[in-house]
Amino acid sequence: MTQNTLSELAAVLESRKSAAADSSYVAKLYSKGTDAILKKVGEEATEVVMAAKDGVPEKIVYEVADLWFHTMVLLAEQGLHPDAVLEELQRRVGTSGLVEKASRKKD
Ligand SMILES: N=c1c2ncn([C@@H]3O[C@H](COP(=O)(O)OP(=O)(O)OP(=O)(O)O)[C@@H](O)[C@H]3O)c2ncn1[C@@H]1O[C@H](COP(=O)(O)O)[C@@H](O)[C@H]1O
Repeated sequence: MTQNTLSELAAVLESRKSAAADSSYVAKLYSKGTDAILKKVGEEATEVVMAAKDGVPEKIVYEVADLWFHTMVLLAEQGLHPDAVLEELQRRVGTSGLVEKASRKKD
């Protein structure tokens, strides 16, 4: 998944906000509200854990794609673009996790 893929998907997710609930999976999920989206994120995270425990690479990729997709739906529903997450990750590139941890304590 490249940054373009994320942006393309974000645009589709945005467009689903004005779609009828019965016309698409994402529109239906939006119509169920934030808790339903959070539930899917939790379920998909669990499926990633199970796939990793099974140790089948294709399964891990498939389940991580499901997890990323549902976190993208959550970002869209919260009015956020995936670029904000990419920027945050970029900010951390080259810094040690220990430095990051120390800076969080000040927040
Ligand atoms: N990338 C995805 C994507 N990944 C996973 N899914 C759906 O997410 C669900 C995964 O949940 P589960 O594995 O729990 O399967 P399920 O039992 O069918 O899920 P539930 O009905 O219980 O929620 C499945 O229904 C998948 O079809 C996705 N649905 C849509 N997209 C993208 O979102 C775009 C918009 O989708 P629509 O809103 O359907 O047009 C599409 O063009 C795709 O690019």
